[in-house]
Amino acid sequence: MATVAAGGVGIGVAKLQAHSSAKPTTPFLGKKLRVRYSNYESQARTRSRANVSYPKQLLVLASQGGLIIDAVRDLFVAVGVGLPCTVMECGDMIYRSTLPKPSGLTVTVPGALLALGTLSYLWATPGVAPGFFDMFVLAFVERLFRPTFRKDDFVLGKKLGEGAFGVVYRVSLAKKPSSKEGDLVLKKATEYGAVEIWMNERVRRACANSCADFVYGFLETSAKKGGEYWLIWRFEGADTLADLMQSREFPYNVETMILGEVQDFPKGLERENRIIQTIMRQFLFALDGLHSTGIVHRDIKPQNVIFSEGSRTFKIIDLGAAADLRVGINYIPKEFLLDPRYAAPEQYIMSTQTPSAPSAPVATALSPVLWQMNLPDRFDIYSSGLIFLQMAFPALRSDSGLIQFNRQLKRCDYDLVVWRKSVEPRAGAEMRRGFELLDLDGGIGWELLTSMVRYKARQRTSAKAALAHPYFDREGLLALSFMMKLRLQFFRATQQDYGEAAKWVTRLMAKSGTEQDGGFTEAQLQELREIEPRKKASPQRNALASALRLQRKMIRTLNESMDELNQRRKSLWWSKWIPREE
Ligand SMILES: Nc1ncnc2c1ncn2[C@@H]1O[C@H](COP(=O)(O)OP(=O)(O)OP(=O)(O)O)[C@@H](O)[C@H]1O
Repeated sequence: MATVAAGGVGIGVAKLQAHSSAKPTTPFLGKKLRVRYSNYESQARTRSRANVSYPKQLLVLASQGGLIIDAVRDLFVAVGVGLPCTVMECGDMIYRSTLPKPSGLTVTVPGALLALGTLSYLWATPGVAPGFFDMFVLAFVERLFRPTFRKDDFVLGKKLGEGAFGVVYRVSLAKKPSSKEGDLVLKKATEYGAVEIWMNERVRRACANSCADFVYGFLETSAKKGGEYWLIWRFEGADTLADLMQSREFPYNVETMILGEVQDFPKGLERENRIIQTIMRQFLFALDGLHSTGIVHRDIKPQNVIFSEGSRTFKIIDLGAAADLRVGINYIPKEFLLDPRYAAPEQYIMSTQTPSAPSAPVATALSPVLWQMNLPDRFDIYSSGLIFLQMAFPALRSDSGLIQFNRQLKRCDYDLVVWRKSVEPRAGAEMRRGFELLDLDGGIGWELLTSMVRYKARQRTSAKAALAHPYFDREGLLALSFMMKLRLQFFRATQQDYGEAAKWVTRLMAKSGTEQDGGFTEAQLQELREIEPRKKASPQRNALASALRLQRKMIRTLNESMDELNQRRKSLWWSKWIPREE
């Protein structure tokens, strides 16, 4: 082996010398590369002599000028035409082994960071990567295996409800006489049925326990009624949270349902607080499931929270107004879908600057950015905060009570603390009891409530953060561990209004500012504030403002009309997923 190697070196050097004397080597090639180059070159020459028969005239020309053959040779060598060394005996194995080896996968710090960043982006809420898997794998597999139904498979029972967009019946299966009568629920829905089928199927695959158990949905077309969507769920139970809250026994009536038996403890605030905590925990858990998969419900109210007798938990129903932010479905609903009693003050879940939903692939790719920019889930959090309030204050459980509260809160600029200051001094016994309940354990319930009902969506807590709030720790604030207290501090820090914090820093700067120590003095800050021009109300200004407002309104209306038109086109791609009755 050593002899062969030595021979190989000898041949290589000889070739190098011979070649370098005949033709100057390419300047940028290193010594080793030159050796290799020379070997390939000689092979190419041998090969061309042996296998390729050039026309005689060309060879004559080449030998005269020497240029064309050089060019042809260079071309051949440059593109590496020829058999690999493993086939041809090149005899330059030693030199090849001294060449830098082609590196495999090398992990570098920036590379690892980039990969980590990409993965985090793809998995960030609402989840581009899980969405891809859901749509192209799970949905497809589910379609192959799930049972399908037709209109004639159902026997209609009692009517459960009738909304603006559909009628709900209790039904049973015609072909299954053994099945319990009315173990299913059917909704015959109009235009929003398609959205509801999409959302329910998404939920069934992503977070089945969050919502009522969806069975099947299809489009039924008849000459008389035209298109009608049929949606089937399992019958979850007879009571919604609204029904349960109307009872004078609330929240004790729920305690029996959750635990299955009457408790032996004396009735009182502590016990009521525990029950409300459990309801809120179960409900926020369901809501978090929806939000984590990129669905915003937009119609959260006690009427749409049902008690599931099977699982003894609260679940969410009625996804007709929901938006799927992962693919941009139902991005802007018609405003009348929102229930004004529970709607957050912003009305829209996405910025009105971007009213149009991007096309599905773009919406999917941008979904983590759009989610973080708009935090659309906070719309549902506001409504959830109102449900929490209704559970604490019986006076707010009626429609008129809630409407009056909404007016008061609006007058207080949606600041619950200001509202409390205004109503508490003249509050009746029932209202004071509500405040007492929220003030238990050092006011931890009140703190959670105020972090949910806020004017600015960005300042509201998320469902996940709310679930991690110490309000849901059974032992209460006094028994909190060190880590829990730390978590509470962290929660408070994230809930701060940083606009206020900026003002506070400015004030601090003013206090510390002196001629010697630097910083701004109060007088300097005053000057800075006054640099901002004072706004004077004049007839011209007012006219200009009105004209601008009118212009903005016209642009918005135009945009929305365009959206309406586009929406029809865009809606086609996903409504094809909805089965039709043959
Ligand atoms: N899975 C279910 N199990 C038991 N009852 C249900 C189920 N789904 C719906 N219901 C009952 O049907 C009623 C109406 O349902 P839903 O809210 O979905 O219909 P809707 O037409 O959108 O009504 P609305 O417009 O009033 O919101 C509910 O209040 C509830 O009582």
